[in-house]
This record gives sequence, C-alpha cells and structure tokens, in this order.
Amino acid sequence: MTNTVTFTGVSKSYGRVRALDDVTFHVAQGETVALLGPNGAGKSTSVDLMLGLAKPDRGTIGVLGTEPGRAVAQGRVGAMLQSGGLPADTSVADVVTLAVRLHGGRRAVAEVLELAGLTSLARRGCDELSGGQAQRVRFAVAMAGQPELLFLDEPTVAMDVESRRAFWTAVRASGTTTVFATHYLEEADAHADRVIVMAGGKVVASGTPSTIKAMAGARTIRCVLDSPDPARLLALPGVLEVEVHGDDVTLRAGDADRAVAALYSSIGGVRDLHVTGADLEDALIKLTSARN
Ligand SMILES: Nc1ncnc2c1ncn2[C@@H]1O[C@H](COP(=O)(O)OP(=O)(O)OP(=O)(O)O)[C@@H](O)[C@H]1O
Repeated sequence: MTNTVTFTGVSKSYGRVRALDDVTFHVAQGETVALLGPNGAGKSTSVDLMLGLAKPDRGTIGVLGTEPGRAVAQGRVGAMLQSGGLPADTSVADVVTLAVRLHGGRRAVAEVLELAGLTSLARRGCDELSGGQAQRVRFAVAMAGQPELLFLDEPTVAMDVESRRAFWTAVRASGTTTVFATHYLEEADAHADRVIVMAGGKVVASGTPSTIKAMAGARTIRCVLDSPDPARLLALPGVLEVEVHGDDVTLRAGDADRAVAALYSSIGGVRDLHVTGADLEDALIKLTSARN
C-alpha cells in the first residue's frame, strides 16, 4: 500500500521542551488515522510538521511523495486547525467561494456548502455563527480544494451530536486520507481505521482501535446479586476491583473467564451477567500513564 505520510526518526524541541522524540509512523493512502494522547503529547506538533508549518530538528517527513511544504503549496492538503480564524463581516458563501477559487475552482461552491452542511447558512455572516457552525465553515475551507490528504485538529469541538455524526459521515464519504487529533475517544473508536497513541513526545502504541483496547487487558463483568458482599467478591480468582450499588455489581477482572466461573460456583444467584472489554479510555490511560 502507498504511504501518504511518512514520519521517520523525527525529533522536535521548543527551547528545552522536547515536543517529539524520535517519532516514526506512517499513514497509508485512504486510511483514517487518529492521533491520541494526553495534553502535551506532541499531537499538534506532529500535525504542524506534516503541514510544513515547522521544521523537524532531526528525521525526515514525507507527504504525498514530497516535502510537506511543497505538498501544501500544490494545494493537495486540506487542514482544519484549532486556531483557524474566520473573517468577521463576510458571509459563509463568500468564504467558501474564496477558498474554492484559491484552489482553481476544482469543485462547485454549492457542492462544498452541501458537503459541510452549510447550505441553509450560506448567507449568514461568519460572526453570526455558533461554535459548531463555525467549525463546519473551517471544514468547508479544508475540503474546498478536494484535497488528497486532510488534517483535522480537534475537529468536532463545539459541535452537537447531530453535527458530529454528519461531519464524520462527510469525512468518510469523501474517501480522503485523513489524520485527526482528538480527545473524543469514542470518535477515534468509531471512525479511525488506526490509532496512534502518543505520550511525552513518543509513539507508545499503534494499531486498530480493537488492538489498542485489547492492550488494556482488563474486562468488566456486570451482574445482579442478592445482598452482594464486596469483600467476598474481591477474593474471587481473577477479580481486580469491585463496585457495588445496591444489588448491582461491577467487577474488573484480569481473567474474566475464571472470575465468571467463580461467581457461579462460589457465590451463586447470579442474574443479568454480561462481560465487556476495556474501552479506549482505559487503554489510553494504561498506555500513557507511565510516560505522563
Ligand atoms: N510553540 C511552542 N513553544 C514552546 N513549547 C511548545 C510550543 N508548541 C508546543 N510546545 C510544547 O511541546 C509539547 C507538545 O505540545 P503539542 O501541542 O504538540 O501537544 P498536544 O499533544 O497537541 O497537546 P494538546 O492535547 O494539549 O493539544 C508540550 O510540552 C508543549 O508545551
């Protein structure tokens, strides 16, 4: 598979802060990749470098087969960054028209407005938009040139549930190779083909959301018991933590099979039992806490 982005041995410091430390990863053509990690992990720095907004101190970065700055200058890269301002006394339609023209009119303005869910807001001034609507205008600008690669930094901040869903539908439907940084882990879980977990300027894990979740190991067992005794439950083989609310019991288990077998054999009266895997949040905390 062709790589759209290659990051090889990249380091970047700001003064004495080492924002990235020997980072290597790639993004294949057509992939949607989430960059996850706690504050200060190095996600935005990675995006800035991939956009040619900063230069690495060491290592090499390739974007669409060339240097990042050149790929951007060729109009092949779209970006929606946290800091993107919008002109106050200009309509949504005018901003989108300008963006489309800057890219040589590769798409129709109406198509871009529709794609970003802005058709009914086209005449609205950019200073009359809600936070989520303004985000959609930034998305329209990023998509105006039909980019081959799209960078999204915290794209759905301020969007309501429906806007988020429509946003991700539009991104996935575009088929564009996409790299996004987010703190909304359920979005990474639902929309990323692959997750790259960063912490302290390093890549600490990379894989499909399922692989990353499996790294957290522990499973959650929920069931209903009559008068549950927390101390007895904690003593069961495989059980790591116990939470009891009335008859509702939640167990965290390193070995869920043993724990479930022991529940039935030693405790009895088990009802409504179900077992779930760790979620992405559990995995992220486990993977990044050592480095944070
Ligand atoms: N322009 C800068 N000058 C000095 N330090 C910087 C600069 N930009 C980033 N840093 C530092 O580099 C490190 C990585 O920051 P970066 O913004 O890449 O993290 P992030 O993962 O995007 O965090 P967040 O989730 O908070 O957006 C942090 O310690 C940050 O303080």
